Amino acid sequence: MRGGRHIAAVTGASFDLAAGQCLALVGESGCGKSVLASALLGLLPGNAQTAGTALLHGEAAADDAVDLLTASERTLARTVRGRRIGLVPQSPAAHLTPVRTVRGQLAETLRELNRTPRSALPAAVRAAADRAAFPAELLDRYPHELSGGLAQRAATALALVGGAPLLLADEPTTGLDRDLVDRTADELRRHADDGRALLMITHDLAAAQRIADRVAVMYAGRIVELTDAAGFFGTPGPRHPYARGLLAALPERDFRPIPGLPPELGDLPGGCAFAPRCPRATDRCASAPVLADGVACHHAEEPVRA
Ligand SMILES: Nc1ncnc2c1ncn2[C@@H]1O[C@H](COP(=O)(O)OP(=O)(O)OP(=O)(O)O)[C@@H](O)[C@H]1O
Ligand code: NI
Repeated sequence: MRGGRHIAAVTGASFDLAAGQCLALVGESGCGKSVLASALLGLLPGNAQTAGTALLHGEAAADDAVDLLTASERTLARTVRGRRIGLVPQSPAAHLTPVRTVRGQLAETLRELNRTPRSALPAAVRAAADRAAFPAELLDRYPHELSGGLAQRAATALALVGGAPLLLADEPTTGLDRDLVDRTADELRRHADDGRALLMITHDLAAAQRIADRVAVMYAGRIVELTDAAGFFGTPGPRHPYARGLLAALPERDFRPIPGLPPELGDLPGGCAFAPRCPRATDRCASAPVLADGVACHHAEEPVRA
């Protein structure tokens, strides 16, 4: 940033995601979810720095793995984006081509990724739109003529077209009514059930609960809990105090917000970033806990205070 300031948008994130699985990445606004997704697609701004590895394996041998963090722009553009990794972007309006109708964009994507023959295009376009509940009668609209929810559906339809082995869906249910949320989530789940992988970034814990196999909770740029969805949403529940707070804040649960605000990522405390808001914090939290056995907290195993 200007003045030599750094923002640690994502720190030490480590996870794997297998074919056939859905991992939900959840956390408050600004915690680094989209930056993580952008890093995997080589779409970070030019001033961003990355370290580490992000291996994308192919279906066959391990030797066709690509390190997404070091791959060339050429490789990413030609073989990764759209083909090996599909993206439902967080701001679909900004990603849709402004001068082409939804029909035109779907047709082009079908031709490019699936080699759909011209004669089969009209039906294929309608089928692709239908998968994301995009109304057939609005296919001739341009992106600026779409509401947020419709743009979202168009972007989801486009992302599903290629059947990419990994789908990154960044807030794919924003702006949709509850029944459409469920329908969209189920369609994304089907993508995973077809033997592909789905990384779903979402604020919507109900949608995550509906379709995720595993959950990763991010706080202030770090994954603080990574665990099976069934145990997370059911019994025994989350183990990290922040994750417990996220669930407790839901209207259908306690409806009790976590007090305080997340820290500035440009000015993170030395120890556990959640400590200032944490009911369990002690002196031990002055050192940053590492993710071990699925949770990054010095007090994860202690009984919860009422
Ligand atoms: N291009 C950028 N330049 C500077 N800071 C950025 C940039 N992009 C993201 N950030 C910062 O990185 C942090 C993480 O942002 P990110 O968009 O990943 O959050 P998020 O978890 O996706 O939140 P939301 O739920 O609001 O989409 C934020 O604090 C944001 O201000
Ligand atoms: Ni985001």
